Amino acid sequence: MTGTLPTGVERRRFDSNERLATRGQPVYGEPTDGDWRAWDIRRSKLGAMLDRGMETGLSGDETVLYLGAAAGTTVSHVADFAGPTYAVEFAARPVRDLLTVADSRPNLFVLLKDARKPEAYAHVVEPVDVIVQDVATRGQARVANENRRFLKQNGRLLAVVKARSEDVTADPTDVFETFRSQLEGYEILDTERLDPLHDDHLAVVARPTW
Ligand SMILES: C[S@@+](CC[C@H](N)C(=O)[O-])C[C@H]1O[C@@H](n2cnc3c(N)ncnc32)[C@H](O)[C@@H]1O
Repeated sequence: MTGTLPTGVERRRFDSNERLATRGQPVYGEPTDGDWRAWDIRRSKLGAMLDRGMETGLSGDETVLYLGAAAGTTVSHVADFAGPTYAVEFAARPVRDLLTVADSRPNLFVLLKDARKPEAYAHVVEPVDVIVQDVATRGQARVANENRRFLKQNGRLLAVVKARSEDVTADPTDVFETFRSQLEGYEILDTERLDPLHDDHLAVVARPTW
């Protein structure tokens, strides 16, 4: 399947290599060319999904709820092409860097919150077109289920499931099957393993069923 890149994401040449890129202030030492900054798909699972041509449903300008923003490697690129972008991260240390990333991105709103407790940010987050989830923690299906409330009817969940975060000893295939069975109120549209760029990670595209 060949997915379309959202407006604001392009394949461009950096040092004679073609790479995904967005326009914005550099964040993690990535190569730049004028306003454009390379999107390192080895450091970004959403980048890997787009690079592989997964049909994410992203077209650009969407309102996004990003769960597990860390220091902003991926969410910085999302905020470069999307509309209002709410970045949820519960660890205080990366949030300090994330706030710096948001300085040059007025559409990026940083929330130092626990994605398992969406009621703590429900008063701030408006209905969104897309949830991007990369929490790498136990209970990844529960996080997706709890945050479904924010998705518009035609919205998309773009989740990356890290097998080892659920159970280091289990076969990743079993962990992914359990994730699918625990997902509630979603129809899964596509899944793809992200190996070898991201070992034992499953990318999931789903839409809410109401
Ligand atoms: C794999 S890292 C995310 C990397 C990031 N998505 C990127 O590509 O730039 C997972 C992050 O999720 C955060 N996290 C884990 N559980 C969380 C929770 N319940 N609420 C909010 N953040 C959480 C971790 O602190 C960590 O920063």
